[in-house]
Amino acid sequence: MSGTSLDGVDAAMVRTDGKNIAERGPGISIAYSPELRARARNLLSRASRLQPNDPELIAVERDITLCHVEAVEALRSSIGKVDLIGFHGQTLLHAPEEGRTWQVGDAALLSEKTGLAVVHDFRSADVAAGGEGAPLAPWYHQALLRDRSKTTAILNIGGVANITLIGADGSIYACDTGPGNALLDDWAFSKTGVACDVDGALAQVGTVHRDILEPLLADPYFSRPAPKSLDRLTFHRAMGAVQRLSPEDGAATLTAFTVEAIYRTLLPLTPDIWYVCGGGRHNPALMDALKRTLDAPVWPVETLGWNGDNLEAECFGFLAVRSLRGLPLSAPGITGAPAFISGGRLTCAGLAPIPDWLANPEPASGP
Ligand SMILES: Nc1ncnc2c1ncn2[C@@H]1O[C@H](COP(=O)(O)OP(=O)(O)OP(=O)(O)O)[C@@H](O)[C@H]1O
Ligand SMILES: CC(=O)N[C@H]1[C@@H]2OC[C@@H](O2)[C@@H](O)[C@@H]1O[C@H](C)C(=O)O
Repeated sequence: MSGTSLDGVDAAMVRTDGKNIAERGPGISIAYSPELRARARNLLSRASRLQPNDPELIAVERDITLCHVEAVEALRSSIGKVDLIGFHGQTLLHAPEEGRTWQVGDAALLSEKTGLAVVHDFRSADVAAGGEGAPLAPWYHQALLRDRSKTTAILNIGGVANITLIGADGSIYACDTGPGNALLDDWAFSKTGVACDVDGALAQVGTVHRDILEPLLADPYFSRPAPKSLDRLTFHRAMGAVQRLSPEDGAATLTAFTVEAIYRTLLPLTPDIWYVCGGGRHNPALMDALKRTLDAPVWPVETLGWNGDNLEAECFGFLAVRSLRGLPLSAPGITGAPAFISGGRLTCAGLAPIPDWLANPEPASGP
């Protein structure tokens, strides 16, 4: 998984039949070099105008894929046998309203270099069917969650932030809530040259400018009910809005933007408890503001015994198995797809074998 933060590749092991999680193993993160991050960020800014034969697009896709190869090989050396790779790729553009979602990554190259079968292109089928194409993690959250006595919110704060709400009755809702870390990262980088507001150091001493924040929160996105999803750049104009502020006040205002957008997300059920995953939970300014703002306890997902840095990578392993088994990847309440639909594509370059149990799966046991 390489998320919208563009910070690098997370790889993790999961042992699963696509319904139940038997084991979650170690994970590894390979940071993109500052140079590759800048090149990918640059492509993202011109994604809607990019031609498929753009030399820089081809070069960046290859370099990103090779980072994934490195992550898979490093992980494989610590866990041994691997059957299948779930490869999300790097989202360059997400415009479901135009029927488009675009994740770059060369699945054939990944398969060829690792000798493994690769499932990729997880979002296209959902978007083609009229869904949002995101978020897809709710299936994994639901499979992992043991305590069903409460209405539980799982909040991922990556580049974009997204929520999964699981009701005590088993109902499930999801959407992207608004910005996560991406605006804050871009702000910190432009003001300090450091890739993020490390430990919330800027935001913690800054002042929130409500006169700037309220107009940002007046965006119609926030009054739209779920399902709904975002592109990394949807709220990029916020960078212009905070431009005149000091680095600290800008960081405080953008941190508050992330938190208030989460607070204002229209939910059909009121969460009894919030669990946070994704890199944003490492930012104390963000976590403290969430605890002050939300009306229920807020904990990192580690409280549940989950690994908040590996969760998305594990999720795409889980979804890869679901894809091979023809199980749904999306649902009306999650992405707004008209029905439960599967997705993902299988690539086996060269001799990559598909293990028998995946090619001819036994019916999964359990719920
Ligand atoms: N110590 C820290 N202090 C502040 N921010 C941090 C810290 N550690 C991580 N982060 C933030 O977490 C981000 C990475 O989060 P994560 O890996 O969850 O994003 P992602 O997977 O790329 O995003 P998405 O979920 O949108 O796909 C970094 O870009 C940074 O903003
Ligand atoms: C199009 C796309 O890549 N969306 C990502 C992004 O990052 C967070 C949020 O926006 C979420 O909707 C999604 O990723 C997670 C893994 C998901 O699909 O659940």
